[in-house]
Amino acid sequence: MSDFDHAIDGDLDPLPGKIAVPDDVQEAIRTLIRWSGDDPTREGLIDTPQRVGRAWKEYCQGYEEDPSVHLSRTFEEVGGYDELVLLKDIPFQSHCEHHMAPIIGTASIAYMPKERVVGISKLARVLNGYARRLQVQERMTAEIAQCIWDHLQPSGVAVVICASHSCMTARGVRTPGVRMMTSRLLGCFLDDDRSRKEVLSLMGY
Ligand SMILES: Nc1nc2c(ncn2[C@@H]2O[C@H](COP(=O)(O)OP(=O)(O)OP(=O)(O)O)[C@@H](O)[C@H]2O)c(=O)[nH]1
Ligand SMILES: [Zn+2]
Repeated sequence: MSDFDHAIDGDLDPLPGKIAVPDDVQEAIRTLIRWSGDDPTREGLIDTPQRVGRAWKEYCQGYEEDPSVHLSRTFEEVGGYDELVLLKDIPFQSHCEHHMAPIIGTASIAYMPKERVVGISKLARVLNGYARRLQVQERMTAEIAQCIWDHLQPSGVAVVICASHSCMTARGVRTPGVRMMTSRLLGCFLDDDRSRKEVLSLMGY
């Protein structure tokens, strides 16, 4: 039996250390290849359904986690710090829920702590937890802000995301270079002009 026969049967063992992709997922990808105009039985495409299946598990890793777990460990030693904390221009990748096409951009995330201060990498982990799902940018922006608001109970949260949507640049209206900006401001960043101006200016807006 050739590799291809195995692949079609769906019982080709995954490479060591790689997750198995279920038969129905592989078959769906073969159908998509056929629909796109190519032949899923040609040599170069035989392993593609497994690769694509694994790639999508990786793009959508966020479904396997609750992003708020990253905010559970706070630092006592910096308790009492109540000035602005900003993580600026964090790169991320997501996929739009309309076309499953890449969304590539950066997020700036700020909060004004009251008592709870977290390791700064955790803000990027929260971002990734929501980005690695099928998303719309507005919802992702709001989810990140709400997660920080609920779990750190700060005086304010500000999230600004700037991203390019491949469904607009590589297909459809085809407007390369265009970026979408979204923001969610909560607490003092929403209510207080001076705090809002400070955070947006530090973010570079
Ligand atoms: N608001 C918002 N829209 C998005 C996002 N990602 C993709 N879209 C849009 O979702 C819309 C889906 O529109 P439809 O008319 O249902 O789909 P379509 O025919 O493929 O639309 P076109 O992209 O205009 O060709 C498009 O306007 C996309 O630009 C996002 O994160 N937020
Ligand atoms: Zn899209």
